[in-house]
Formats: sequence, C-alpha cells, structure tokens
Amino acid sequence: DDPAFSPLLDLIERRLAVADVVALHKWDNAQPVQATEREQAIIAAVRNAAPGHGLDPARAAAFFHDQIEANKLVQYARLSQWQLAGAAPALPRHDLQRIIRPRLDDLQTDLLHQLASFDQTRSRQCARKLALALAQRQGDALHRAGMIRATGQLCD
Ligand SMILES: C=C(O[C@@H]1C=C(C(=O)O)C=C[C@H]1O)C(=O)O
Repeated sequence: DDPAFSPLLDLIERRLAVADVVALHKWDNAQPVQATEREQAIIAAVRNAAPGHGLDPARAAAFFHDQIEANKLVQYARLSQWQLAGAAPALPRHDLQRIIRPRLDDLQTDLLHQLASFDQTRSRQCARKLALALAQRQGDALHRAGMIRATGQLCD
C-alpha cells in the first residue's frame, strides 16, 4: 500500500463503485448513461470549490472529468452485460435523483481535499508508482479498467 496514493485511490474507488447502482437505475428506467447537464453542473461546482482547497480550477476539472468518464465506462459495460443476459441482477435499487447523486456529491469535498494533498506531496515517477498502486488493489477487470481511466490525468 503506497501511502502517497491510497487515501485518494480509496475515494476514487468509492465514487466508481456507485456506477453499478447508477446503471441499475438507468436500466430499469430506460434512461441514457450520458447526462450532460449534470456533468456540467459537477464540473462548475468543482471549479468553484477548487481554490478553497488550494487547487487550480483546471486541475480539479480535469480530475473530475476523469471520474465521470470512468463512471460512464463502468455503466456502459454493465448495461452491455445485462443486454446479453437479458436481465439485470436482483440487487437493491436506489433512486438516482434522490439517493445516488447526493451520495456522489457527498464524496466531492473529500476527493478535492485528497487531490490537493496528493498534489502537495507529488513524488517522482508518479506514473510508475500509480500503476503499481493500482495493480495492488482488489477488484474485477471492469473496475480495474475504471480505476485506470479515473486516474488518467493524475500524474500529468
Ligand atoms: C453518474 C451518472 O452518470 C453519468 C456520470 C456522471 C458522474 O460520474 O457524475 C454524471 C452524469 C452522467 O453523464 C449520473 O447520471 O448521475
């Protein structure tokens, strides 16, 4: 466990884990994965909040862009699996608007905080250490791919 990465990667993973219940809601309601207005609202909010964490708004926006793209990657993959199976799993459902999006919003401040402290202690060989830290984590192939997507610009 690389202590430079684990608090941030834990949070990224928690946000990404929500993609499965988002996909369930969208499957049940025949709702598209892409929600452009919601994405724009998130990017505007994190740009606004960034300076309060000592972060450049562009840095915060790029990081959240990656979180959103990773989330959609997992959603598209789940929906494709459920199309093949002809059914989605019998897991508990949660309402997107009332339950799931507020849950995603709750992670926002912590993510910005951890991104800021990650940036303050940035080490050399960031990309290599990130790859090692990701390889050491648990998760199925899809969530592993999602974690790689979610950290795509982390070491830039
Ligand atoms: C998670 C959702 O699906 C997509 C991913 C988003 C995200 O990761 O925050 C936002 C909007 C959607 O394009 C959602 O609709 O809320």
